[in-house]
Amino acid sequence: MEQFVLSVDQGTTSTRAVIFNHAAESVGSSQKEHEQHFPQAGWVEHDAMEIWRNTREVIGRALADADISKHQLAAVGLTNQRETTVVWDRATGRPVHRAIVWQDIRTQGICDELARAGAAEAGESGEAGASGEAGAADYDRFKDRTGLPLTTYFAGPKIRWILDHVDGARERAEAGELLFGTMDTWLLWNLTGGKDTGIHLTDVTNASRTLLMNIDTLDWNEEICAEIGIPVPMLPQIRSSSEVYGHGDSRSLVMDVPLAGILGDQHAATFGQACFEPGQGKNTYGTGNFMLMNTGADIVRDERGLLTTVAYQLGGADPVYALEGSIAVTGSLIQWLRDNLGIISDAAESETRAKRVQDTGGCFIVPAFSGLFAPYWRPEARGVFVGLTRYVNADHICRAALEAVAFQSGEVVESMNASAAAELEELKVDGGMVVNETLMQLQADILGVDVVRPKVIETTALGAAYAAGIAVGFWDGTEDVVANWSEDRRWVPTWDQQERTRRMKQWRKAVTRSFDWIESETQTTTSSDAVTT
Ligand SMILES: Nc1ncnc2c1ncn2[C@@H]1O[C@H](COP(=O)(O)OP(=O)(O)O)[C@@H](O)[C@H]1O
Ligand SMILES: O=P(O)(O)OC[C@H](O)CO
Repeated sequence: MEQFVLSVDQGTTSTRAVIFNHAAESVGSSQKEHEQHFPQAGWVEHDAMEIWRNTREVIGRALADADISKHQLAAVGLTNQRETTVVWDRATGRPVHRAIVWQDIRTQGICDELARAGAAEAGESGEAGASGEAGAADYDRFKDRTGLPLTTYFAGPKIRWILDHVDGARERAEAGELLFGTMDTWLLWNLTGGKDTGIHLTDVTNASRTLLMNIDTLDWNEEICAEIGIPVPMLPQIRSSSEVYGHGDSRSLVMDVPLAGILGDQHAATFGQACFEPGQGKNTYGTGNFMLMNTGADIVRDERGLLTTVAYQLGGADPVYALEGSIAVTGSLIQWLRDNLGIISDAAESETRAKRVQDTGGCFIVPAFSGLFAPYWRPEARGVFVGLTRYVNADHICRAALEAVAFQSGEVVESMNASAAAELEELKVDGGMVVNETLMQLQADILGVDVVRPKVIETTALGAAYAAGIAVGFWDGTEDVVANWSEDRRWVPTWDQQERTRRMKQWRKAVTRSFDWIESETQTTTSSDAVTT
């Protein structure tokens, strides 16, 4: 009987199940969107129970679509939106609060307070460079240990917020009654019948996005947990990205099938794109854009606004590291044009409209809806339209939105090239937006390197399938991933260097107009402030 691997890709806007055969071809799939809750400006929540129900539903539909039974599944892989935080009751399996999504900025106050405490502590101990001045704040206080700046993006401050705001939660977490997980942990716990089996695990890639894990030892850092106020008993065990974690339980639709691969979605895409050599990287265009570049066994510390993260770890092998440039708003800008402005009726119309005009009519959009992520990390920035005149119409705005996506990634690539040993020679792309050919051409023009789209653009689902399939011997190893990868389309730059420099300069000028919109109580000392504008 032919065997397959099922991959569940739990993303920011939807959950997909995809079934792959041994040649890494998709033979069946299903996708379902979940509701986005925006209870206040800057807050974004998901209903974790809805996501669990959707997961079961898409698994059932994907099996039907592929016309196979669960007995033909060699393994299941999980991949997920990262950082999104769920806290639930170990006994009932019910979340104590809606999941707080990675884009949510409600924890800015917690981050400011921790940053001020860090600066004060460093001042008292006379640390070199520490000012100890009233109002000073150190947003890099955990960076050496975790690879991450202190921002609202990561899970640690989100856990703290839930423990501070849900009645009795802190006491219950300290007593071991509440569990924390990102979506991988939540789904694994449900798929394996966690209430009975107690399977409460995550993988190194997801753990590396919590602000709580030592980037070098891959263990929870108890000192940081104490500083942020997170009881260690609520944290999952950290495992590799490719090993058998447990088996599907009777209610999971994958009963007895091994759950054998977990990777955060951006890490899964890096794996699925076969970026196994240092210097190889990919850029995923989804709700946000996320570029990862493999740095091999080296933990590269960056001063240009990039994050240090674990790319993947296969079983007992050494971890492979990466540098990451995370951009919060790209595909969600297109959704905003559709849902909030109503100037397009679907995402594809952004391209139809953008193609009707030669340029943006001098208009720029800087979509700093959650502040700015890489390479700026400016929480106080907010979105702006600049360069508006009476001439600018909806077509120009659509073009400016696509340019904003490409310029933001252009800045991340500049930081990558300056930070890592290797200069990017071409950019592998994937994600929901890469069907937009106008965007892909703009990206090649802005970067000055070829942009390459693979035949399978479901690289996120594929990467997690590979991690699971390798763990159970369905695939031999990364050499299979390399052999199965093939190019679909390539976009070649058409602008000369002078044009690129001119346009990038204009973009940076537009970006500066978004700065300092929200009055900050504190003076920031994040090293990425060093990025020139
Ligand atoms: N033709 C298109 N042009 C521009 N953006 C698009 C197009 N098709 C989809 N998108 C955008 O891609 C995003 C969906 O990509 P996807 O990879 O599914 O996201 P995620 O995994 O973050 O949920 C949406 O934000 C949508 O606006
Ligand atoms: O679900 P996506 O594709 O929007 O990815 C979200 C990222 O993992 C957030 O860090």
